[in-house]
Amino acid sequence: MEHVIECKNVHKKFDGFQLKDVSITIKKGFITGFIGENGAGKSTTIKLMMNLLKPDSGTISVFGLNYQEHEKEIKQRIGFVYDKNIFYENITLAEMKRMIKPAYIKWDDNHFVHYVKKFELPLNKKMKTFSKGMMMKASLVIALSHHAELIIMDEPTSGLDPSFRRELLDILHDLMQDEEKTIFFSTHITSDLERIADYITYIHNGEHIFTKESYEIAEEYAIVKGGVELLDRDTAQEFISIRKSKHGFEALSSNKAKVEKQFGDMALIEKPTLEDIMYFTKKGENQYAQFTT
Ligand SMILES: Nc1ncnc2c1ncn2[C@@H]1O[C@H](COP(=O)(O)OP(=O)(O)OP(=O)(O)O)[C@@H](O)[C@H]1O
Repeated sequence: MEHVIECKNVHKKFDGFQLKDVSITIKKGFITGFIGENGAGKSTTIKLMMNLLKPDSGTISVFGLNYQEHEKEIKQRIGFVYDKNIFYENITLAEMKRMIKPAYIKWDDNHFVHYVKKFELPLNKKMKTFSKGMMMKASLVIALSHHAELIIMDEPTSGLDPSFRRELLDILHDLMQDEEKTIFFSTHITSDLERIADYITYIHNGEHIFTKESYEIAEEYAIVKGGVELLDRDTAQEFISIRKSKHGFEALSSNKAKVEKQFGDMALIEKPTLEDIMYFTKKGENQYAQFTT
C-alpha cells in the first residue's frame, strides 16, 4: 500500500518538550485521525509534515519526495486547512480566488464554483464577516480547487457547533467517495473519528503510540471491569493502567485475547472508546499498571 506521508525517526526539541523518535506512515486513499492530549505534539508534527518546522533529526517525505529538493511540487499537491484564519480578512472569497489561483498549476475554476455553491459560501462578502465554520469551508474550497491529493487539517472541527461539525464530516466522507484523496486531521473530538476515520494515529507526550486501522483497535484493546479480588500482581501486569473504586476496578488492556482468556466470565470485557484509550494511557504514563498489595 502506498504511503503519502512518511516520518522516520523524527526528533524535535523545544524548551520543555520533545518529539521523540517519531515514525509515522500515512496511507494513501484513507482518512487518518490524529489524536493526543493537549501538548502531546500534534500541531508540531503537522508543522513538520508541512515543512513549517524543520526536524532536529530524522526524515520526512511526502508523496515519496523530500522537502529539500521538491518543496514546490509537494506544496502544489497538499491542501492545508488550518484552524486559524490564514486569509486576508478584508477581501471577499472571489478576490481571494483571484489572488491564490496563479500560485497553483492545477487550479480549477469549475471546482471552485462547484464547492462554493455546495458549501453555500457567499462570494462577495468580506471574509472578516465569516464564521469559524465558514472560514473552515472556505479553506477547504481552496484546497479542493487546486486538486490537492492530500488534505491536512489541524483541528478542523474545534469550535464548531454539532450540526456544523456533522456537516463538515459528511463533506469529508463524500470527498472520499468521489475523489481519490488522503485526509489527515487532528482533533480532540474522538467521537468524530469513530464516525469517519479509517486509521487512527495516536501520540502521547511526544511519542508515537500507534497508527492502526480503526477495526484493529477494537480487536486489540479491551476495557475490563470487575471486582478488585480479581487483581493480583500477575493479572495487574496485563493492564496499561487500572482505575479502582469501591465498587471494583476498570482497566485497559492492549491484549484483548489474553484478558478474555484470563478473566473469562468473571469480568465484563468491553470495547474501549478512543477516549478510554487516551485516558488510561495517560494515567499509566508508560509504566506497568500500578498494583499495590
Ligand atoms: N515554537 C515553539 N517553541 C517552543 N515550544 C513550543 C513551540 N511550539 C510548540 N511548543 C511546545 O510543544 C508542546 C507541544 O505543542 P503542540 O502544539 O504540538 O501540541 P498539540 O498536541 O497540538 O496540543 P493542543 O491539542 O493543545 O493543540 C507544547 O508544550 C508547546 O508549548
